[in-house]
Amino acid sequence: MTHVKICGLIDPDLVRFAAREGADWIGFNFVPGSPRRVTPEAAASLLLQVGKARPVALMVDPTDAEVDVIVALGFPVLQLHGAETPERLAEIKARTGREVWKALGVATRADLDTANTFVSADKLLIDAKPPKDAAYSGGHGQVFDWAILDGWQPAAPWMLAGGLTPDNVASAIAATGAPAVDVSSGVERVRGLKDRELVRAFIRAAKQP
Ligand SMILES: O=C(O)c1ccccc1N[C@@H]1O[C@H](COP(=O)(O)O)[C@@H](O)[C@H]1O
Repeated sequence: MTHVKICGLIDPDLVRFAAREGADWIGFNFVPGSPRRVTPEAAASLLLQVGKARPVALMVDPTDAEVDVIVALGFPVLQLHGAETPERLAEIKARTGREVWKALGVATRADLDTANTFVSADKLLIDAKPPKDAAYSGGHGQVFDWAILDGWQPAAPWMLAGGLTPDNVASAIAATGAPAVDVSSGVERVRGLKDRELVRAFIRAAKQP
């Protein structure tokens, strides 16, 4: 069954709801400028609501000091969604001992070759490239051409992101064979605010047999 991450929750009731509905991971966003950003203080209480889901800390080009604050909160997984290099990823992994995922925006096969240079990533999160004028690197609801994934041999376990919604996630899984999917804006009606019915519909559509 496909695994599901719901990313960018800011409300404790929604966190509890997503976990009860079967989300495997719940992402908390520490990215400056994002409408989904939470402070470490807010994250500490949100973390109490995750139930059996695994919490994931989404960061962009974090400093060591920023990483240390997040690790001290107890996050088992860090998602790097910036311009981190394979060397920086390996450094963060060694420094923290945590699971570290690398997110990459892709549009071509060459971008997938770049993704495969992150050999020490615990997961490759394959996303669309952000719009050119975007203030932050993800969460824009952009879909990329899934056909570029045909025949791709990922260097690590991977997951699909980028413009997924309750309406397209089943086709996305069928087209790409993605073992896991990630969504942020596709389960919002108002930017930055998750919608219960969309969260439920997304998880059900992704996990349907
Ligand atoms: O959601 C954000 O605000 C965000 C900000 C900066 C980097 C990544 C962000 N979100 C991640 O982007 C992808 C795709 O999101 P969407 O479903 O297309 O809206 C997903 O991995 C989010 O975790």
